Amino acid sequence: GWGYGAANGPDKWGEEFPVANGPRQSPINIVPKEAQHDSSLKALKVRYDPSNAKGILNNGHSFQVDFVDDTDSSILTGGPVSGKYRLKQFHFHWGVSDDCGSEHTVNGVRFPCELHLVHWNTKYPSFGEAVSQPDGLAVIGVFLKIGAANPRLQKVLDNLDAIKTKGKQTTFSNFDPKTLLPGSLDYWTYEGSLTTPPLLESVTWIVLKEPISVSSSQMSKFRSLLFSAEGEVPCNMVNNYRPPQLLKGRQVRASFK
Ligand SMILES: Cc1cc(C(C)C)[n+](CCc2cnc[nH]2)c(C(C)C)c1
Ligand SMILES: [Zn+2]
Repeated sequence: GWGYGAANGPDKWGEEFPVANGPRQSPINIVPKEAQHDSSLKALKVRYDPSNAKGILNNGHSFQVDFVDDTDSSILTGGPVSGKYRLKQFHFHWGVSDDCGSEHTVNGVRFPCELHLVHWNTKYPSFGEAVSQPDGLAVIGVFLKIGAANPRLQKVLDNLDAIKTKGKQTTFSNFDPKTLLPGSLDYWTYEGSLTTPPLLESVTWIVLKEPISVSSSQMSKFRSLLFSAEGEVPCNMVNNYRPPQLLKGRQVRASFK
């Protein structure tokens, strides 16, 4: 199966998933000076219910925190989207060292980590239906920048020892992902895709301009996870990011001046 190694990584994905070379692939390099301020863009509105947090899972590509999504209690509205999008999960992408790891870049600058909060459009009956629709998903991307240790992020990292290998999961309850957002919700937005196979072109990307902090030692905690399952030759979970893809004429809009 696909992965992030030399033999099965991003340069090879197009062999099995031809949409890899499609017109609206993600991530991209964001050039702030070329992003047009759109005064019709609304403020992002997120309301999350901490009791919707369900579990934390090593899925063999990243780790994700899953949410109960059978009601409208954790939703994204406003911003560039119309309607309501329900929070499904959040996960991260990171590097082997602090100089790489994010999927989106800003003026070519890579951050050590990027958080993705995945939401699906409630006009569709389920996430599974929404994931293949052009307006099916909305993903909030948040950059992590090396600085002071982040105590809110630490609440997530404290659970990684229990999910070291692929397929392991544990309960994770009473967590408000809003605590992982920066003070400003200024964003860039563009039409894109999943950044892993099946690379479906169903994502409205909402990338926040302001990063949150992470310490170097917290980054080492991410890198203690394994891509491999228990009993397999251990393979460190690092560099689980796709590099920026061609813009192909797409416009990136800014919610701020
Ligand atoms: C069906 C499916 C959906 C997603 C995301 C959009 C949650 N993902 C994550 C893809 C993704 C990660 N970051 C942006 N897109 C996968 C991966 C785990 C195979 C499968
Ligand atoms: Zn992601």
